[in-house]
Amino acid sequence: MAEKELGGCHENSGLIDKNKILEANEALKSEQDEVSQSRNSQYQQDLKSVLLTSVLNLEKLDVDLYRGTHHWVPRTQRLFGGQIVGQALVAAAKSVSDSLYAHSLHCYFVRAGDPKVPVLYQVDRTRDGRSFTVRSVKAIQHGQPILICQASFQTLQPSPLQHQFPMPVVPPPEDLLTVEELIHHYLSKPDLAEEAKKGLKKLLANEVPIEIKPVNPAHFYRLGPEQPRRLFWGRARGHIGEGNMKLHCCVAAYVSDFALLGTVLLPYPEYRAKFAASLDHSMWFHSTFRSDEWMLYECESPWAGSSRGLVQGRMWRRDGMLAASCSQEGVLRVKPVTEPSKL
Ligand SMILES: CC(C)(COP(=O)(O)OP(=O)(O)OC[C@H]1O[C@@H](n2cnc3c(N)ncnc32)[C@H](O)[C@@H]1OP(=O)(O)O)[C@@H](O)C(=O)NCCC(=O)NCCSC(=O)CCCC(=O)O
Repeated sequence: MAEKELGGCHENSGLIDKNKILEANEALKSEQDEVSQSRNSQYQQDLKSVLLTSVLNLEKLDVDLYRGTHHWVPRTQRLFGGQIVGQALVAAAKSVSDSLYAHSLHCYFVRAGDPKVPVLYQVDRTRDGRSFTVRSVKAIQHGQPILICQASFQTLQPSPLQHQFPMPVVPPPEDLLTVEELIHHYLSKPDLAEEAKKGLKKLLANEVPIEIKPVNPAHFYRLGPEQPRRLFWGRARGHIGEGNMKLHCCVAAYVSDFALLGTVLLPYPEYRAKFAASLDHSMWFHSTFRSDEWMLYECESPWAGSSRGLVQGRMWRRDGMLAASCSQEGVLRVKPVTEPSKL
């Protein structure tokens, strides 16, 4: 049965002028062709995703007890929330049968993760039902929980009820530049402030295991006051392959925390975060997908107040199917920006 689309509030809200974006990207593209070609050939002969071989490849210590290590640590020097959520889901998934699929998870980040030591994941088999199976996972460092997570799995079941919002209309990933290509472009600007240059070079040195193509770079880099909404194409770097749907959900959980909370700051270019951390993270998986293939990530923040911001995300397969949704609340304490960005 064909999926029914719910129209209305999410159809082209006028935030994205497709022609302008295409023009801007075309100009950047010609400057960056060489870099782009060498990168493309690098990705073509790629390599298993590091998410598969390392980040989400937990070591079993005992029954329902696993150890996870880190690959990429953000500048904040606290563990990346997406990594902890992704690893917690891997641990939960190891205790359920192959016939079950992850359909949702709900997490609280209760302490900052320490990048100097591994994380232990302790799984509690909360309930095995006929259709639904629930697991509780505690992520532990220094003897204390840093994350608590409930994950639920379901057998595949048919349903006459099927609908989804329509996917936003945006340029395809082939017409857009990667974050690294954009940074090279900004670095080539002669009037770029030394401080900004340093920051960009640090970003470039990061080995983030996901590839990102912002739909509108100005939104991505907060170059002006914007609606609290941004879109980017994302996929795991390297090859994961078909099959293991639970693993693709774990990778999507990893990706889902990337750049999500920053959406709250888009209307406020006059402020920058002096403290930002996600408080909780929930996710729902809707259809099968490949996390090593491009998916459109639509992030929006419907509310901010009381030093907190709420963000919601939708991940779209490029054929228009809604693959996953997520919600997160984060704490954001800001300070005024002294110098405007010269990107
Ligand atoms: C959320 C907290 C910090 C809450 O703990 P808490 O003890 O209640 O902490 P807190 O009082 O909020 O202090 C935190 C910080 O806020 C400051 N603060 C507190 N009150 C004020 C105020 N009135 N004015 C100005 N500043 C204030 C405090 O001094 C703390 O700052 P400090 O750590 O001392 O620099 C804690 O539970 C925690 O750390 N949880 C883990 C959060 C986490 O690690 N989440 C995952 C990582 S974040 C992420 O992955 C997003 C990535 C985004 C991306 O890269 O795209």
